[in-house]
Amino acid sequence: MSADVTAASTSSFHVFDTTLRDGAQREGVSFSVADKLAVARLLDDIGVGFIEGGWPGALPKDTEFFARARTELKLRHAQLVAFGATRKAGVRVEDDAQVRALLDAETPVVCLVAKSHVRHVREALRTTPEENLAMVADTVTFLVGHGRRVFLDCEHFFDGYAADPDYGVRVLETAFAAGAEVGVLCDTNGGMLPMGVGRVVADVRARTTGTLGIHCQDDTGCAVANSLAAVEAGVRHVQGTANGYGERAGNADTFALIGNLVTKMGLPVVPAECLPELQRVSHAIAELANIAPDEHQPFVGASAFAHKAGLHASAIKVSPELYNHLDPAVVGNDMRILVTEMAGRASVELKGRELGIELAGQGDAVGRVVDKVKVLEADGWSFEAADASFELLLRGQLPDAPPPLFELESYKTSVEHWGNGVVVSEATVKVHLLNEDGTRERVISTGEGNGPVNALDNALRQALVGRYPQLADVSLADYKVRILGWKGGTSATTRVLIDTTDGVGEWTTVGVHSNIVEASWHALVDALTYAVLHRRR
Ligand SMILES: CC(=O)SCCNC(=O)CCNC(=O)[C@H](O)C(C)(C)COP(=O)(O)OP(=O)(O)OC[C@H]1O[C@@H](n2cnc3c(N)ncnc32)[C@H](O)[C@@H]1OP(=O)(O)O
Ligand SMILES: CC(=O)C(=O)O
Repeated sequence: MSADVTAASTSSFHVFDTTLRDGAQREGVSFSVADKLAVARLLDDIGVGFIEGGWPGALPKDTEFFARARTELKLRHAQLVAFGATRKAGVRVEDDAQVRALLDAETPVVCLVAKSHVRHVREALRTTPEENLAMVADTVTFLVGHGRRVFLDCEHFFDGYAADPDYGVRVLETAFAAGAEVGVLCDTNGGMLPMGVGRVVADVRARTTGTLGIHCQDDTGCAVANSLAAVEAGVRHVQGTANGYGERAGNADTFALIGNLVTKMGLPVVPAECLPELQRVSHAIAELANIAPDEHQPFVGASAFAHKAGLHASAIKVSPELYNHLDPAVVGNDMRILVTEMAGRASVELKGRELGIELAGQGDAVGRVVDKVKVLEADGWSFEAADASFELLLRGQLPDAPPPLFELESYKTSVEHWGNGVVVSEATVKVHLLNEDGTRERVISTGEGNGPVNALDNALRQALVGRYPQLADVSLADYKVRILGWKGGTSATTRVLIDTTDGVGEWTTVGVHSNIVEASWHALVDALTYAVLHRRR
């Protein structure tokens, strides 16, 4: 890392988040005003310095957002930023309605987008390079004159610099002379690589006097790397979006930027107490954007510190740092050990520790679990997403293995399609419960449901709830089916995953069989057994 980088202090370094403006440009994302307020609060929790809220005057929703933000948003760390373009060509700045709307947003900061590529000036703006400079100067002067801090996003800066480096520098110098605080070099088409970004930033730094920033789109998959290269070369303002949401392939991911800047480059760009908020905020914003969180997202993904290979686990047993680039707790994440066909003894021992099961002196049992998992996974079972089934399998190999809840005599399900289009399912289960005096009680129970599995679940729960009253609070939360290896026709192996909840916690169980009802039965029995086991403990 260069001396320049280490010299940067938190206060002189900006992390600028544009989820609510550029992030909202992602296909499929449409934040309501209430969503935008919630996202802003979440971004404030991670300590970013600036939150770009949208383009007032262009989108009615954004105009309303800024109006409501004045009374409803109390930010602890961030300053709110309104985004907009420089005045139109040939229009007086004070007569430009969109520039006026930027003032009406009443934010302390305005981020203006300006053309910095001569070809764009001539072909997209259809004006002259000199008029574009006047548009920059007038708009910055006007907003600064009205007490706003102004940042200037120089659109297509890198492509423009390749074509005509002097013009890009003139745009920056014009903005700085008019009072802009930061000139942001934008890789708008996202086609740059880190080496090129580093070279251009270093060159521009040598030719300009003001503070430089970076805004990278992710079209080469290098947005974060490009941003870090720019920091290394001397920018002091970095723009990103939550989870990398943005136009086309997206933007630099704010969470990866913060994670890298703080933990790899030694720049305390957010308050220390905010760093462990990264994972929570990432997932909460994904919810608001209605996008499933990316499990493999660096730093914050659920799998970012999940270890599957047995060799990794054996080293982690000695010291977690041996296979983690960072202590996951630093960014609010957790390490997880996955027990699969790739597991070894160490994987099972670590998983046992994670589940609170003492395995000291249980070498044989651990070995049996490793062998059993390998055999079962070869038949289509998968325990990496079904911790509760794995726990039952593990406990089943220990000397104090919990007894089964019941012995199955039989179960039967039916599906009836009535002539009027109504489809009803019914299930009957016959089970034997063991009494404390060693005698057995035979219970027969029938349940109805909207499908055979639902009916079976109701019948089994009803058969057991007298003996295990805790099952009254337990319900099925999710049900997933995956067909494995079609063998032709409808003959295939079915894997069922069931998520169950008791209103406090949630656990996942698995069942595999060529018959979907039997696969579901295995997962259901594990789900209820796990509930009873944990309530008892
Ligand atoms: C790189 C980026 O992502 S920048 C952010 C882009 N975000 C968006 O475009 C989302 C919001 N946009 C909108 O709601 C609309 O496009 C508006 C309201 C801004 C403009 O709508 P319209 O007036 O119908 O114009 P339209 O979208 O067709 O074209 C954009 C106009 O802005 C002009 N323009 C583009 N960039 C700039 C600039 N930096 N400074 C001044 N004017 C600009 C164009 O020349 C064009 O002008 P024209 O209408 O005289 O041809
Ligand atoms: C400003 C912006 O979003 C860009 O140039 O990509």
